[in-house]
Amino acid sequence: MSELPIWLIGCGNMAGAMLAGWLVADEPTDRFRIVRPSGVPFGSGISVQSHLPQSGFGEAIVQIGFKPHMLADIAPDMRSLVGPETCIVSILAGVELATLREAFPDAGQIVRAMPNTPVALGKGVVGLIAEDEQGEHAADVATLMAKLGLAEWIADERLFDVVTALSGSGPAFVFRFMDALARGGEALGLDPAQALRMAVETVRGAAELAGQSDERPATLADRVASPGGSTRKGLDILDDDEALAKLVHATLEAATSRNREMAEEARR
Ligand SMILES: NC(=O)c1ccc[n+]([C@@H]2O[C@H](COP(=O)([O-])OP(=O)(O)OC[C@H]3O[C@@H](n4cnc5c(N)ncnc54)[C@H](O)[C@@H]3O)[C@@H](O)[C@H]2O)c1
Ligand code: PRO
Repeated sequence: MSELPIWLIGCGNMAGAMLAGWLVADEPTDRFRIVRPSGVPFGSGISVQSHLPQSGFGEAIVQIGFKPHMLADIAPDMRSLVGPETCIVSILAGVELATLREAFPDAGQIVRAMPNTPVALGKGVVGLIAEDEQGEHAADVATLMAKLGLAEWIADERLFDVVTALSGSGPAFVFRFMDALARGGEALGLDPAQALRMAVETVRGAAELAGQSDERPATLADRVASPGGSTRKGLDILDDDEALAKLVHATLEAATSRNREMAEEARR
């Protein structure tokens, strides 16, 4: 395992969740150097500075984690610090490898990583695509991301916006479903706090069961629905004219299309 230093240029919600996950996985704190304008400390042993360093990054993994539209402003200040031994990792939604290469022409390797917030617990999903998957530092990045949960190489960059919608945004969609489950129970008379507790644990248990099972979720759903019983009546509502499937498809389409717009905005 390489012990390359890891710079986090921009460390808000998402990069902060990744760093929390790496610390849970016992990565040494002295590997990490945060640059964020606020200079707000992260935790014991983690170096935080409010400005970019004076000298170059050298051989390091440099992860950029600011908002996609900031790339054009921030990259010029970083450019002289990035050399052929530097690996740039971008978690910016939408922003394509070609745009990143224009922003960092001297970088050795460029990798896009698309994490989600459960990485903070080591239970996230990280989509990956590299300029050169067999090239320098790609395996180091994959090893690092695998400490955060499921890390998957994506073969075609055109699908990266779909990955961003499915697993990057996915927790938000699942949280909405949890809320809806709880509010449904509440509307039918349950105590709100109790309904929320039970909804969250139901989703947690169902996710673990689905994760450990060889069966598809559709089969597991059928096992819950006893013939002639009450679950089928509920599933009939979700399945009527594929109501839930259509809603989720439209949700992913909308998120994917915004990722494509952000890619376009970053190209300008
Ligand atoms: N939130 C998510 O679930 C999620 C998931 C996957 C990818 N992303 C991507 O992560 C990125 C950050 O999203 P977020 O939700 O963490 O946003 P955020 O606003 O919480 O974090 C942005 C960070 O950028 C920093 N920043 C601003 N100006 C900077 C500068 N000049 N130099 C260095 N750092 C600067 C901010 O201080 C902050 O730490 C986005 O590009 C987004 O597409 C987010
Ligand atoms: N959060 C980012 C956004 O909302 C991308 C995936 C999750 O833009």
